[in-house]
Amino acid sequence: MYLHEHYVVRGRLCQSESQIMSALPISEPVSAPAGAIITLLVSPNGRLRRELREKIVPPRWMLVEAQSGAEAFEYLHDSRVDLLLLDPMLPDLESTEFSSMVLERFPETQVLTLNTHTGQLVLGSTSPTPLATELSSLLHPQPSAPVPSWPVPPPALQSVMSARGGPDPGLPNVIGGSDAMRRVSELTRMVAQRDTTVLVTGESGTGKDLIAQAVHLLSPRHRHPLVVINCAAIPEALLEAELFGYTKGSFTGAVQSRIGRIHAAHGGTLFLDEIGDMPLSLQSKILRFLEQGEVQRIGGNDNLKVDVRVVAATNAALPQMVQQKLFREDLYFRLAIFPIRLPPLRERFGDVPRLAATFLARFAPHATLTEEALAMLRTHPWPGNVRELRNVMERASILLGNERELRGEHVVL
Ligand SMILES: Nc1ncnc2c1ncn2[C@@H]1O[C@H](COP(=O)(O)OP(=O)(O)OP(=O)(O)O)[C@@H](O)[C@H]1O
Repeated sequence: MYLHEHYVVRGRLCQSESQIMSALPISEPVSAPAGAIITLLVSPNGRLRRELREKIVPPRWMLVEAQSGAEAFEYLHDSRVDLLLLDPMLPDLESTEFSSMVLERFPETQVLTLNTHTGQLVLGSTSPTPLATELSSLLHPQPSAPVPSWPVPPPALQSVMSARGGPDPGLPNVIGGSDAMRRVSELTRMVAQRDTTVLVTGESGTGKDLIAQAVHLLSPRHRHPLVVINCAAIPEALLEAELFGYTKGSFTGAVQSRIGRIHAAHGGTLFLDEIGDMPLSLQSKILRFLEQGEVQRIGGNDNLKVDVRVVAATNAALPQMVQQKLFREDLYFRLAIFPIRLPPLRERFGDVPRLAATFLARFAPHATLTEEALAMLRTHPWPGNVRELRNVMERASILLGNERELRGEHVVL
């Protein structure tokens, strides 16, 4: 098909679509005739891109393509985009995270998700805009009513509790009616509404992850991403790139640009688990991000503004680490604006029966706990805390087989 007007792509005059497509590497800014709707298609799926390329044609439409969220993000930074068509299966980012990030940062860009599951292209939007409707009828010549479904993030946590041991009304998925846990629940609820940084402390297995998730779920940010990064699990050399992202070519192996996890949490919450393992060399960069709300990608010069709430957790004694100069004092004070300490299970034995019943209901729904087994569970010191109790109940459910009563002999401590 030949175009009525010409287009300049990377300094080349193009008069046909094929010329444009060959001149246009993915993510290259394009100059379009006045009035053209610049549509950025983000999909790793070559077949889908080809299919749409045949339908979304000039002069009304100007299609540019990206294969990943990071490429699309770069393009958006450099050029105007009127419409972003999103494949939910991105290779590098959760599409829901990506779409909320785009909506926040580029409010002038409309985002539409392509439903590719059925092989059909279905546009979804709760309130179809004129552009969405126009594109929908272009893609589906017999116009059908647009399917009302924005990519709403799935509930971050599904309740795993059975009728025998439902979650405590205090916090989602957190069992604990003891005074100590009620206090934790109160503090969590209080702080969740704010953007305050939270530091969750406690021994391993006490439920710090669950509290961090509850802070996010109960906050006004709950529809945005909760991005988790375990600082102990990622080698020091990779952690900076993972957190802050990098630009193409900034180091060997950086074959394409990537945004970091901090950026991916835009609008939502970043959970820095095992913060005590954050290398000293990175701590000042984290502090700068917390103080200024900005990140700089490795190899990049721009400071990118991000709106991210931080929850950190640790089982390390950070004040001692500060004294030993293993953790920056200024970062410690910045993180510990609102500390929540999770008591070890031995300080809340009252929670043991309900926790045990909940885990039993999960692993052996047909069985009940005998007094004998419960007495054993009540008196154990639980050095591994709730995680240990969970594991004991899982093991017991295997030893139990088809029996209906969980007795002392099934409890291996
Ligand atoms: N109050 C609770 N109610 C229900 N389940 C719990 C509770 N506390 C902990 N758990 C369960 O115990 C296990 C360990 O919890 P979690 O991972 O949150 O602990 P943690 O303190 O973050 O441990 P670590 O420091 O090792 O990361 C998980 O399976 C979690 O679901």
